[in-house]
Amino acid sequence: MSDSYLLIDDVKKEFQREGDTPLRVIDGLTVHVENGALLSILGPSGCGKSTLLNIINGLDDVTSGRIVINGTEIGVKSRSAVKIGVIFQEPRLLNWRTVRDNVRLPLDEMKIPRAEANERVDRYLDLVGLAEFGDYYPLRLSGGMRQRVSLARGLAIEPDLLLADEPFSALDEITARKLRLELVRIWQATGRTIVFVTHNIREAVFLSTRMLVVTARPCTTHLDLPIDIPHPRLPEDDRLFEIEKQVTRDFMRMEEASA
Ligand SMILES: Nc1ncnc2c1ncn2[C@@H]1O[C@H](COP(=O)(O)OP(=O)(O)OP(=O)(O)O)[C@@H](O)[C@H]1O
Repeated sequence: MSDSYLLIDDVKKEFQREGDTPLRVIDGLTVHVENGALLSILGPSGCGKSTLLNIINGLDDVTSGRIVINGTEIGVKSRSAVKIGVIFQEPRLLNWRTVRDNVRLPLDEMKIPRAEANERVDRYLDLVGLAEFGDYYPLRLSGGMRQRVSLARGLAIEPDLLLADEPFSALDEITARKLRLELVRIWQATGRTIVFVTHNIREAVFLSTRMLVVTARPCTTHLDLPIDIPHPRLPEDDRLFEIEKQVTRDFMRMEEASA
């Protein structure tokens, strides 16, 4: 049993390549994530962030090391031991099902009794501000609304951990800004632990209680920075801007050094 809610313990990941040496993507990454944290992960393109999320999600195994969530070691074979909600860059909704049915789908797969599932669907649609849109089909919603449905679907399973893989990067800045504020409100209301991958330094600084900047492949920790400014935060807070400047400078230096 570990003290961390999510423990990434000396994780190495290599992909086999035919007729070549294995491609090392993650190299001895260790991170202790506390319960209720909103951890953002930032790193150069192709450094292994999605690979790490897949491993945490139990879709792929580590080459060595381990992932432990709330005391349970995770791998492809022990995937069902924890509940993980995921939101992706695109909402991945079924366009021929209503919003309500999309959110209920994973609950049906989990064999949650119908009455409880319906209650949860309504509760989480309400939480993301879509109480009146349950009967809509996804194609009648805006991009931001579809992403809210995807967030409700991720939350409705009442996950042990919520993983977000650049969920707002395809949205216009005003919509993304509203959704960031909503994510923080929902995170505070639910107390879930969130791991949020992004390319956007300002977004990471605004959202997170802690920022992990990782190196170019093979990915390992470059900077592990707590952001102690209490939530809810104002996007224009000068203290956030100062952190953003610092991290941007540091990130550029890291990129130059590895070029
Ligand atoms: N299943 C796989 N088999 C072989 N190589 C893979 C596989 N999945 C990922 N890779 C390689 O691992 C490296 C890291 O990929 P990954 O998608 O994790 O990066 P990323 O940091 O999420 O990238 P981006 O920021 O551009 O989305 C890449 O070189 C990629 O080609």
